Amino acid sequence: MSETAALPILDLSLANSPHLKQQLLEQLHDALFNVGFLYIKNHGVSQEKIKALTSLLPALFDQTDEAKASLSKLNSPHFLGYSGFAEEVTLGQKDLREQFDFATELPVVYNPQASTKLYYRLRGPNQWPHEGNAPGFRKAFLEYHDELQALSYRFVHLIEEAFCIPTGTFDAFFPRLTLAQNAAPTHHVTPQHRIKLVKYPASLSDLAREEEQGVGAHKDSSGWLTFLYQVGKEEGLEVLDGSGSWIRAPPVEGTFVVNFGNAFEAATEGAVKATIHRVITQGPRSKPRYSIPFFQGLPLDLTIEEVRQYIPEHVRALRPVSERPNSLVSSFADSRWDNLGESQLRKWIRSHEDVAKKWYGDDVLSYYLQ
Ligand SMILES: O=C(O)CCC(=O)C(=O)O
Ligand SMILES: [Fe+2]
Repeated sequence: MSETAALPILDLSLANSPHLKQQLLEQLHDALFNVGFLYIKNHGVSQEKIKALTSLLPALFDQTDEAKASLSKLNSPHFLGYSGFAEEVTLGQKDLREQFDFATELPVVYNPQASTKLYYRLRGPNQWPHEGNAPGFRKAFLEYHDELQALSYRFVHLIEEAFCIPTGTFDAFFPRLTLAQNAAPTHHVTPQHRIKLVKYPASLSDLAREEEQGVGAHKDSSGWLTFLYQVGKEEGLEVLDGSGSWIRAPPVEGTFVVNFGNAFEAATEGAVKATIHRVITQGPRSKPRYSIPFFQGLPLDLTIEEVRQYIPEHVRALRPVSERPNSLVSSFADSRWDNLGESQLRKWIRSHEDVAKKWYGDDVLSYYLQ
């Protein structure tokens, strides 16, 4: 196991100083192209708003089984809601965690009469806990969402600068907010960001136990960038480095962990990696571990080829020689799933077959299980 020093911590406040900004952009360039995983501090997200949400997590997960079951993902064709302990599978093994999936609160856009694409059915409203069970949760969540959304857009602008492309180039992906003055107009439907609230259970035993899978090794597939908040001091997150060793990525106070999704890797032709990571269980006598990944959404109708057009050749050329011209193992390499909506729908159907069967039917299920 290598040491944590391998993962850089970038200070985003350097962006406010004309003298120091270049240093930040150089560090970001290195983190993007050589590491693929980083921490950010002085990120501008209000500590009170983080606390307001994280302090409610125990109450959210301590709701009765009945209350949690009433929020089950099975109620939602959008795959939003609660999944019980070990109900999700990664690499053919159960993940030892429970979770709530939330998203940007948006109305349904899918309309079978108007033959809207099936993947638009992923878009839809959240299942909110009963106010009496987690008082203040909805407000705290929405405020956290807005802060993270803003951080994610700010960070995308820094990536553009590190790529030496005009600020606002990627604003076309985020049409609700036009952030840069010269952002290109776009016809895309507003993306929906996803936020998972995750609990890995405590270990009550005094005995050391074998490492188990909190969540199995994976690349993030739900978005463009991921901003992960690790609550408290419990460890478990590990990152696979270029030489095949697992590096610890423990919580560092006041930071978010940032990594890049499959779509980012595919769009940059592997120049920026969707780094593989996992969470292992801790023990003995460990406390529960809570985490909150924010997955920055992209418009579902975009194809990877369209996204790639925003990435100049000088960026794509930074991919390792061993990986040229196109040896990427990615669902986007298959033309059936080369569009964000198709690949997202496939991912959700594969991880929650019961929800897919109920809302989409057997034919759709077997098509996406291929
Ligand atoms: O819980 C964590 O620290 C990471 C979770 C994660 O990687 C994910 O849900 O995609
Ligand atoms: Fe992840």
